[in-house]
Amino acid sequence: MNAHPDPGVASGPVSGASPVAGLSGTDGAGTLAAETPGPYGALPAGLTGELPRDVRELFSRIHVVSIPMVMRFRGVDTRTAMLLRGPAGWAEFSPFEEYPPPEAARWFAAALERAYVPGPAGTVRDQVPVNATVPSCDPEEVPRVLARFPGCTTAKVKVAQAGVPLEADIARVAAVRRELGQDGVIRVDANGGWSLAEAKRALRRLAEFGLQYAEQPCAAVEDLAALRAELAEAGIGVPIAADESIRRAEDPMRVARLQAADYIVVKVQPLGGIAQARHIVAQTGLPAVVSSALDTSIGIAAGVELAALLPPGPDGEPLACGLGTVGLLRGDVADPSLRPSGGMLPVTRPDADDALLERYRADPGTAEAWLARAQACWELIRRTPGGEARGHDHAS
Ligand SMILES: O=C(O)CCC(=O)c1ccccc1C(=O)O
Ligand SMILES: [Mg+2]
Repeated sequence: MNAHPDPGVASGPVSGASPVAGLSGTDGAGTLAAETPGPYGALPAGLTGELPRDVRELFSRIHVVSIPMVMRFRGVDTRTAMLLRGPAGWAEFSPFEEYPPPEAARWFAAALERAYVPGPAGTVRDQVPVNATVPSCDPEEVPRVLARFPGCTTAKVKVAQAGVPLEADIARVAAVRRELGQDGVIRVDANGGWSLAEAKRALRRLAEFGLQYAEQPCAAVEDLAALRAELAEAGIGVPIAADESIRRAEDPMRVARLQAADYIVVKVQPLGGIAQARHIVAQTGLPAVVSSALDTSIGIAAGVELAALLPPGPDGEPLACGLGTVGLLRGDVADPSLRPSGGMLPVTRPDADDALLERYRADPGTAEAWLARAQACWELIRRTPGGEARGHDHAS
């Protein structure tokens, strides 16, 4: 069966062209960027006037999939995602299970943009470099993990996971340095897991391996700023990148105002879409690394498009993106999958594959719950006037 095996998560009433009455398509991503974003980003141009109440009327196809993961990541071993088809193509809505509607609504806004805005348009490169992503694993597993990222010369290593001692993090980073050689580029990502004092101690040790940056070493923006100053003071050359302080913050501009980071990490879904992410990058003025939220190839493609629109890094070369993560999933919804080859990912707009949507189809209860979740997000977005300023938009 090609589509909609679950009657609760069925297609909208119209397939093919815009299912929304009065929806005349869009003028492309430029229009989105030009508008003042509302609390969930601007609605795609044309998605105004009579908006449907039922989320199912926005899309011609809606599918929910559950894909097992190769190894635990972020404490989960199954990734659930909703795939949506709109007039411009396939979109992904896959907020992490624990995110409530106000936060998940930004992810939904990103899916709306993707479903309604044709693209890619205006990209400055047709492929982007990606980093290998090394979960908080044993050092012996590092070669096997890196083998999933063929051609990648940059690796991002997860550190500071609860219950994992610093010595294990050091051993893992050492193993990555051995595998990549001296020309490889290494980043670490602590996901806010260190206190200020722990971060200073850990980075003093890890600096020995040569780090491009430490991503979100501490949770609080104030601690990132203090750490950055203290590391410089102590002559420890580890730049700081902000991730959660951008994507989960009410006010991502605080990172720039407090001079808390040298880089920002931007993700399409958590930030409410490509236009919204570009807006934040431009406002912070910091070099930006595009990363995934463990999306399927559909979401990854949006990340690649964002990365292909951004300026290069401090050395004039594009920064390696954390978009190689389809390899951490045991399956995918696109064929071929958007996995790095020669360390690169192409700018492309993949379609979801009917057989794969069927193979990974979530159980009916999960599909129902996700439809309700999408509906709750849509209700928040629908009821929010488009021009209202939001935290993301405050530059001063
Ligand atoms: O950046 C990467 O290499 C992969 C993506 C990644 O690490 C990630 C994936 C899902 C949720 C959070 C994060 C993170 O960067 O903290
Ligand atoms: Mg991170």
